[in-house]
This record gives sequence, structure tokens and C-alpha cells, in this order.
Amino acid sequence: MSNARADRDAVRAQEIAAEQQYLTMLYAKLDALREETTQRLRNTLRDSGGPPQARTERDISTRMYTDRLAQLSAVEHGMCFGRLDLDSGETFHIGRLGLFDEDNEYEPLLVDWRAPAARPFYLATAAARDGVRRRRHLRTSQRRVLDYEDEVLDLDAAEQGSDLGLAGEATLLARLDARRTGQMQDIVATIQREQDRIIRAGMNGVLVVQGGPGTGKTAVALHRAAYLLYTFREQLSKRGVLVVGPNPTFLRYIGQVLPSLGETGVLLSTVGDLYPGITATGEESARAAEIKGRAAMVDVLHTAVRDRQQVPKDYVEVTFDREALRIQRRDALHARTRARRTRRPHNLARRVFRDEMFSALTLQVADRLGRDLLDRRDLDDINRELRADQVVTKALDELWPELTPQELLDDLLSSPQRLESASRRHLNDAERTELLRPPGAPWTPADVPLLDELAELLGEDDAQQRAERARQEREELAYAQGVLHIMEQDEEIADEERLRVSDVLDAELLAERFRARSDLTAAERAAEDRTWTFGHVIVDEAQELSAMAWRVLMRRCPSRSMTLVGDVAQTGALGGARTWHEVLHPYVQDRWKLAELTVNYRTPAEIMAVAANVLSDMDTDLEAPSSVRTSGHRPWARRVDDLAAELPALVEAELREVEDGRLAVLLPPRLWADLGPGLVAALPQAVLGDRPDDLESPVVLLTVEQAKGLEFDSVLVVEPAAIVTESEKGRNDLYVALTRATQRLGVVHTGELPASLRGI
Ligand SMILES: Nc1ncnc2c1ncn2[C@@H]1O[C@H](COP(=O)(O)OP(=O)(O)OP(=O)(O)O)[C@@H](O)[C@H]1O
Repeated sequence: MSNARADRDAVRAQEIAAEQQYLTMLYAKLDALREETTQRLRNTLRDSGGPPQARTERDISTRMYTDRLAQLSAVEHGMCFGRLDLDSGETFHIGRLGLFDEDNEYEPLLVDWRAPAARPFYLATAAARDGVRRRRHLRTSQRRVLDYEDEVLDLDAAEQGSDLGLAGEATLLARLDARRTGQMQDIVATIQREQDRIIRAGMNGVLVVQGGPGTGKTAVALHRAAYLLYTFREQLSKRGVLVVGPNPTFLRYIGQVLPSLGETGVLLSTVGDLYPGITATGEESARAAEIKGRAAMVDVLHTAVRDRQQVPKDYVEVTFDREALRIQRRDALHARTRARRTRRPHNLARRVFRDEMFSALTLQVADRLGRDLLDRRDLDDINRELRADQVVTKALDELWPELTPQELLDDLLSSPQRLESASRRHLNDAERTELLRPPGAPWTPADVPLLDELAELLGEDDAQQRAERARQEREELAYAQGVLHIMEQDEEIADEERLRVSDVLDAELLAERFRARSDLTAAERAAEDRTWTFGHVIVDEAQELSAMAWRVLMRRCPSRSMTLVGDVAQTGALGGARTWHEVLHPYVQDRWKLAELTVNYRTPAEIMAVAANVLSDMDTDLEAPSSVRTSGHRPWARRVDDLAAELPALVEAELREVEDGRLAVLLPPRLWADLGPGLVAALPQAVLGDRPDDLESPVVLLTVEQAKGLEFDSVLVVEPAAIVTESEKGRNDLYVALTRATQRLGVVHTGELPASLRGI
């Protein structure tokens, strides 16, 4: 070994030892914090009983300490990953949370990656150093420092920098080359400049992040959620942050990222899960979903609601008080007009309709009895009796029924007459046939935005519930007053020297505290409440959402503080976005900002060259992102005669290549259904990926739609020509399929390859 090399090794060993010492101190600090929090939690839990106010406070403390403990254990892995050495001589270690030295004026020991002081770690370049002399990336495992990578930011280094201007290149490439586990990992140690700018962008308004496959859109969206919660904690912890993804498998794939960053208060959901009480597991054709997603459905639903506000052709006869009573068309028309004019939702306007009808019927009865003989009180009595009469109320309910969104939508989609009447202006016969289904069929994800729309159109006549709530509130108040009274009787509290309880707490407040579910986070409360509005909404794979789904999200976020990430070249849904303008114009006109991501961290250059060909075959101005690395593996194509017989051996061979890695076989939907079960039987490690935890299997068989947003070490794309022809968005689907691999890509086909793939 040369002397110079030996010297370098000695310096490295010394540096590692020094970093180890620092890291050991940080973990000791973390352990002490955990111990202290555990102790506090224990004490809180031990105190049982006591007055209700103490119970409420205890709930809040329990929640706080439990959250803090979750946060402290979430940061265990890779707690400290970087260090900045500044011109001023100061050094800062950067990590997943902030730690301070209480004995030394709260000097920072570890700077939270989201704090302003950490920002140069992600942004400083040799050309714009921002006072940074050296940036160090630490590689650690289980509390041990394994190695580090230094970047000295001087101008010489600027000239040597790679074209893509990557920060911490060796650390980044090591991360990108690592085998995938089936769960997304955070990127906090290696966030790149273009990504950092998006993560830390201001919270107001709509920010669209457009980026090709693998550019880190999902990663950026999740780190942005963590950043916003850290920076605007006060605002956001009350209203919560919603992260929307395309399907449960995807949510499962990304589910660990935020907890690993110490954030637990975010609601992850699909649009299909945003209607409390509904689980949308039904399936339907892509065409039916597209039709349901059209903006014209607003008008269809509106008409469907009006269709339920009927008047008799001539009159309806009912027996009241042993005599015939007529519900006249003229009266019903008048009542309906009055009710509709209120512009209130159907179930609320129903009260106006009924009031009018009962008045008209009262007069009919009065005429029969001789109106001149009756006074106001008699008329009120008749009115009351009519309202209590089941035959009369039933007849009126036929005309203007109280409806739930579920009843109305189920009736609409299972009745050719109702559907035709509501959609005459917007749908043709073939489209209606596509929508029709048997009554009571399971809800599909595309039904959810319709239910949500109907909930707005129908409203909830909650007069009864409100009365019940008021009664409960009165009881709780009385109870709370009683509690205060008892407390004041207590000798200790009644002591003149002490503050009287009622001076600091009034009974109403106490009653309210009993009611507040203090043990729920904003995210949990939001999940139970359809009308909840969030502080910020982040949408991933935003290009897939239909016009109707956008309405749901916009309703959940009236402040329009939103981050939408996606790629219009990857749109697979028939009703998905072609341009961002088209999606956003109805809500914010042109008041939205666009940020772009241009570097592909997932797909190696060899594979991206193939995918870029497919992209240029599409009708888009979008450019393929540049890959940060090559893998050394050329994509291959194999023509076979019999897929069912030959595919298992090809999968086995590919699996040997990726060792412990994950492999996906991507098939056109029809083949997935036809060949899938046979393939799974032939391949013991394989699963048909239609359940969220399937991604952890070594081999998973997916359609392109199911694979959206995911990645695998190796991907086999089967019958690309059928992927292209089976959907109107087939070329987009092929582009998505080809860009899922981090290392290896194979194409297996029986017929001709699409022209754009012939270069393989
Ligand atoms: N700065 C980074 N450091 C380390 N890994 C990164 C970085 N940025 C992205 N990656 C990795 O690149 C891969 C692709 O990221 P991600 O899934 O967020 O991309 P995407 O733009 O959402 O892709 P797609 O549109 O194809 O779904 C992931 O494995 C992610 O962890």
C-alpha cells in the first residue's frame, strides 16, 4: 500500500471514530428522551379517576406522549445522516429530528432536516455555497457509522460536477442501486436541489408538480407533507393534511415513509375511501368509471334529484278522518315551486313542501267542516292531526321523499327509466346501458364522488338529531354544573385562599370538554366526517382523477392549499387529465403554479432509452426525464409461442438474476385474468397482486393500472401490443409499464412488437 493511501485510510478511520463518538452521544440523548417520555406516559396512565376535567386532560397528555414516543422510535434508523461545515467554523449535524443540549443554552446537537438551518445541506453547490465549506453524508447502520462521503464545495469541484448537478452523488447512487423491499423508503438523506425547492415551497395556493416517471414525485409529495407539518404545525395540526393516492396497494407501498420521518397525523386515502361508511370494493368497466367521472354527471344527478320531486297527474285521494281528501296537482305544484325556490338541498326544502301541503290540506278539511266556524286554534289542531296521520304523510312522502345519497344512486343506476329521465341530455343509450346494474350492487370507487355530490344536493335534515343533541347538551351541562357544585363543596377547594373552580372553568366549557373527543387526531376525526375540510391536500398520481373526483377534493379543501403531483404522459384512466390547465381551470382559473422535475432516479438509462421511444410515439410535448445512472443490463425481448407454458421458466431465470430482489410481471388486463391463476400455480413465489400486502412477495403479477406509482428491481412486460390495444390510453400504459424497473427489463411477446419497441 502506498504511503499516501495509508495516510488517507488513517484519516478516514479517525474521522469515522469521531463521527461515531458524536453519534453515540446523540443516541444516548434519544434514549434518555424516550425514557423520560415513557415515564411521563406511565405516570399519566397511573392516575385514574378524578373529576372529568382531569380525565380529559389526561387523555390529551396520553395522546401527546404516545405520539412523541412513536416519533422517537420512528427516527431510530438513520437518525443522523449528514453534517455541514461552515466557513464560520461552525458544524451542524443534520437528522430526522431536532435534539438540543439543555445544559448548554439549548445549543442544537442535531438539526431537523426541515429546519431552515438544514437547508444548505440540500441546496448548497460549489457555485452557490451559502457559507458551506463541506457537506458530509454519513452512512450508518444500527447506530454505527460505516462510512462517509465528503463534498468540498470549492470552485474546482464545481467544474468537476456531474451534468445533473447531483448532491452527495456516491451516497445517492448507493441508495438507488439498493434492492427494493416492496415498501417505499424515505429520501431524506439525499433530497436533490430541484426536489428541495418543491418540498419547501410556500403552502398557499395550488402547486402542480409535473415530472416524468421516477423523478421522485411521490417521494417529494410525502416529504412536503412532513415539511409543511413541521413548519406550519399550529395551522395544520388542527385541520390535518390529506394525502390521496390511486389505490390501497399504493397507499400501503408509501405507508411507512411519513412515520419514518416522525409524522403520524396525516390521513392517507384514496378518493374511493373519502365517504365515511362506504367501502367501495365493487368493480366495473373502465368505460363505466369514465362516464361516472364526467363533469356532466353533476347535471345528471341534479335532474335525478328533481325527478324525485313529483306532483300528481290530477289528484291523489287519501282517506282522512273517514272522509276522502284530495292531494291536488295545483297545490302540489305550488308547494313544489315554493320549496325549490328556497334553493335549499332536497331534504331541507322538503320541509317547505310539506308545510305548504299541510296548509292546503288543512283548508280542505276546514272547508268541509265549515271554515267560518273555526278559529286559528282549530286550524292548528287539524294541521297537527294531518301531520300525525300516517296515510296522509305517506302520500306526501311519495311526492317528495326524504332520501339518502345511497338510496338515490342505487335507484338511479338500477332503473332504466330513472336513468334515462335524468341523463337524456347528456348520455346516449349505449352509455346508459354501460351504467345500469342490479339493485344493491356493491359500490365502486367511481360511485363515491357521485355519492358525495348527492350528499350536497340532498343535504341532511338533521332537525331531529339536532334536537336530540340539544337535549344531550342540556343533560351534560346539568351534570357539569353538578360536578362543579360538588367540587366547590370540597373543603380544600372551597378554601378562601384558593381560586374557586367556577372562576377558572364554567360549566358550559366543562360540558364541552366532555364532548370533545380529545383522544383523536385531526386526521382521525377527518376520516369520520364527510364535511371535514383539510389544511392542505396532497394528491399523488393526480393525472388519474376524474372531473367528479376533483369536485370531492376541492370540497375538502376550500382554501385551495394543495400540492398535486403527477405526469400527464402516464394518464391511464379514460377520464383522467390531458393537461393540468383543463383540470384546474374550473376551480382556480390560471392561479396555480407549476414546478417540474426532470431527473429520473429510478429507471436506468438503458431502459429509459426504450421508454423514451414510446413517449415520442405519443401525442405530447413532454420530454423523457434524464436517468441518473446506468445499470449495465440491456433490456431484452423474447418471442415465445405459448405464454402459459414458457413464461414460468423466464420468470424463474429472471428471479435468479435479482437474487433477493422483487420482480413484477406486468400483463394486459385480459391476460392477467386468464393466465394469472395458472402462472401463480406454476410459480410458488408468485402472487396475483390484488391485495395491498402482495408487494412483499418476490414475484407479483399485476396489470399496468395496479403497478402505477410502484417500482421493482426487475420487470417483465408481457404482450406489449395488447397493452397498447386494450385501452384508449394503451400507449400511456406501455410507457408506465416500461418505467417500473430499477435494474432490469424484459419483454415477452407472442405476436409482433409495437413499432416503438422494435429497437430492443
Ligand atoms: N433524492 C433522492 N434520493 C434517493 N432516492 C430518490 C430520490 N429521488 C427519488 N428517489 C427514488 O427514486 C424512485 C422513484 O421515486 P418516486 O416513486 O417518487 O417517483 P415518481 O416520480 O413518483 O414516479 P412515477 O411517476 O413513475 O410513479 C424511488 O425509489 C425514490 O426513492
